[in-house]
Parts: sequence; C-alpha cells; structure tokens
Amino acid sequence: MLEILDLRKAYGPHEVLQGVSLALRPGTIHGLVGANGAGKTTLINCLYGLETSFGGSVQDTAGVPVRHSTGLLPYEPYFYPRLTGREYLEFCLQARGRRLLDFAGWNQVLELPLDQYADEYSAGMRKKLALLALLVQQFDYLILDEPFNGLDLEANLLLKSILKRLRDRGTGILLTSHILGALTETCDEISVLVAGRIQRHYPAAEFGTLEHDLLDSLHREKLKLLDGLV
Ligand SMILES: Nc1ncnc2c1ncn2[C@@H]1O[C@H](COP(=O)(O)OP(=O)(O)OP(=O)(O)O)[C@@H](O)[C@H]1O
Repeated sequence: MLEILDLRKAYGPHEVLQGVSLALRPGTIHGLVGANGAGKTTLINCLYGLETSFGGSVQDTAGVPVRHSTGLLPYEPYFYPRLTGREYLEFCLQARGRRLLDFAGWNQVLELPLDQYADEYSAGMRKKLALLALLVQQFDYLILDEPFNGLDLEANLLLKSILKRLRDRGTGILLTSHILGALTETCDEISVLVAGRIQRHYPAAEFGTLEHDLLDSLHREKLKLLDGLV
C-alpha cells in the first residue's frame, strides 16, 4: 500500500498541503478531486519524490522506494527533442534497467506513429505515448495526473477499460480528474481535497452524495453570483 501520512507542504508563506493523509491500496482506483490550485499536483509531486522538502511521510508499506514500484503520468508529459516515440519508450525502459520489448501489441490499441518525433505529436498523442510508456512497464502502482484530459473520445473509453483491467489485476491507481463522470465511472473511492486538506473521503456507495455535495456547494457559492452577472 502507498501511504501518505500528515503531508504538509508550503511554498513560502503559502501552506498548500496542511496535513493530508491518504492510502492507495493494491487493486483499487482512488480518485483525487479538487478545485484548480487545491494542491493535487503538489501532493503527487511529494508522493513521487519530485518534491523533497515537505512534512509528514510517504511510503510504500512493502518497504520498497515509491519510485521503484510506481509509474507517474505527469500533467504535461515532457519529451526530449529529436526522439521518436519508439526511442522514448526504449529510453524509459532502459532508464529503469528493464529489457526492451515489442510495443506492437499495445500500439495496436493506441495507434501512435512511433517512428515520428514525439515532440511533434499532438497533445493527445503525447499523453497516449506517456501512458504507453507506463503500460508496458507493469508497475504495482500508477499515479495519473489528469489522464483523461486531451484524449479523444475513443481513447477515453479505452483508458477507462485499461484502468479497470489493471485494477482487477491488482494495480493500485491514484488519478486526478476534473471530469466527475470519468471519476465516478472508474474509481472505487474518491477523496476531495479542499484548501490543503482532505475534506471528505467517499466510498463508491456514496458517489451519489458526492455529486450532490459538489453541486450544492456550487449552487450556494458560485451560481448565486451569476445571478447578478448574466
Ligand atoms: N513551484 C511552486 N512554487 C510556488 N507555488 C506553487 C508551486 N507549485 C504549485 N504552487 C502553488 O500551489 C498551489 C497548488 O498547486 P497545484 O498545482 O498542486 O494545484 P492543483 O490542485 O494540481 O491544480 P489544477 O487543478 O489547476 O491542476 C497553487 O496555489 C500553486 O500556485
């Protein structure tokens, strides 16, 4: 299990995370929802070790370093210039000391032009390539920052199926999304991050309440403001 306990992170005087605790269990899809700027990416960066100065603890309870067992899909994947999609995949495998393999099977599904330069891909193709690099590596855990964002309809549907199959095989998946339907359709549990804290944790049986709660707070706070504007 990946375990975050009392995570605290500040940028200068701005306390972005104020004591977040969260567990990612094997064989579950855990959604993380929160407004723009709520701290989702910061939490992911701390969990994956991209941020190092923070309070609290982050660990894989199996005792292995989080990065060994876990693959990360960043919000905006970066590719070195003049590297083809295939070379990028090979680079990812080599960097982790894994044996090279044939990507044809997965690429029949994702249909990427692997022999073109990755930095010339469209935004959706870039996301697919970064996903492909994770899928071929069979991680115990996946952290996916906005995985559905930018994917076309077909890829969105495919990704939902892929994530559920991985979950059923035992992979633990933490994902962020602003698309409520994508979260409720795929997740087993959802945590809501508000002002640097987990405001509430929803098991699947309570997703109906989640939608209602979010709509309710929207109605109370923002939709009323619209009355005076439009
Ligand atoms: N390197 C940084 N330096 C200073 N402030 C930062 C830094 N990274 C993030 N922040 C601030 O931390 C807060 C949380 O940002 P974060 O990117 O984690 O939010 P988020 O929940 O992922 O938002 P979004 O939904 O827009 O992606 C924001 O107020 C942001 O300005």
